[in-house]
Amino acid sequence: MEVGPGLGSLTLGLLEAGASVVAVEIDPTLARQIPETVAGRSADLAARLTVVPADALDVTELPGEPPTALVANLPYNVAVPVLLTFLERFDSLERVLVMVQAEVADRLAAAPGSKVYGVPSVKAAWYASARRAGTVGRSVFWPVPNVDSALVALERRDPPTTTATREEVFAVVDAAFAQRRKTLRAALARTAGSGRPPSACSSPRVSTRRHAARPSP
Ligand SMILES: C[S@@+](CC[C@H](N)C(=O)[O-])C[C@H]1O[C@@H](n2cnc3c(N)ncnc32)[C@H](O)[C@@H]1O
Repeated sequence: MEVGPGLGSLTLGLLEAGASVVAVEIDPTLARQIPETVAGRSADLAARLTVVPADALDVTELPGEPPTALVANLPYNVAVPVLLTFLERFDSLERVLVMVQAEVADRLAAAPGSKVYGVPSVKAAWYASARRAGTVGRSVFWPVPNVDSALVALERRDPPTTTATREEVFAVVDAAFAQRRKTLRAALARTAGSGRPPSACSSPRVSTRRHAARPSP
């Protein structure tokens, strides 16, 4: 599957390589145009293309067989949410190769300890192993953008074994990285308590005694 086929340059490449493609395009004019563009090349290619005119973030099901690969020049402003949403919603997706802004590629592929390790790195790692798969200089685009681009390749793996749900883990990840200059303990104080030893007032032994001494209502 592809997100954001636009005028269809990547779509044509995928079809010509033999793939069946479901392409999700938010722009209704582009979504209408692309089947015609492909049909103008060949009826065989057009027969293997399905265009879904929709915002990718709203797509919960796709026509045809469950998708096994996501290949896209992702819209840069929503690249991370689209990637994570698709990995979550379509567990048939085994492989991903996407072009994103170079800094985003670095974050997605960052390992713990790296300066750019952050929420996208941890969340992507929940689903898949990610690596930078190439750099695309800005001069290959027209008009020339003011950002560099890069390819990220992801390969799905089993999620970590934990008694917590994915939603619970992601909530901790969001809280942990919400305030960059805080220690992990301080950042998680609101969700998980301060981590300080309990004070005398809140220790169960003391509170039980106080409770026992109080008359019942
Ligand atoms: C970076 S362009 C890629 C165009 C084409 N794939 C290419 O490589 O030349 C991004 C495309 O994504 C589409 N797009 C942007 N936001 C989208 C969204 N939320 N869901 C689906 N398509 C989106 C845009 O309309 C545009 O066609």
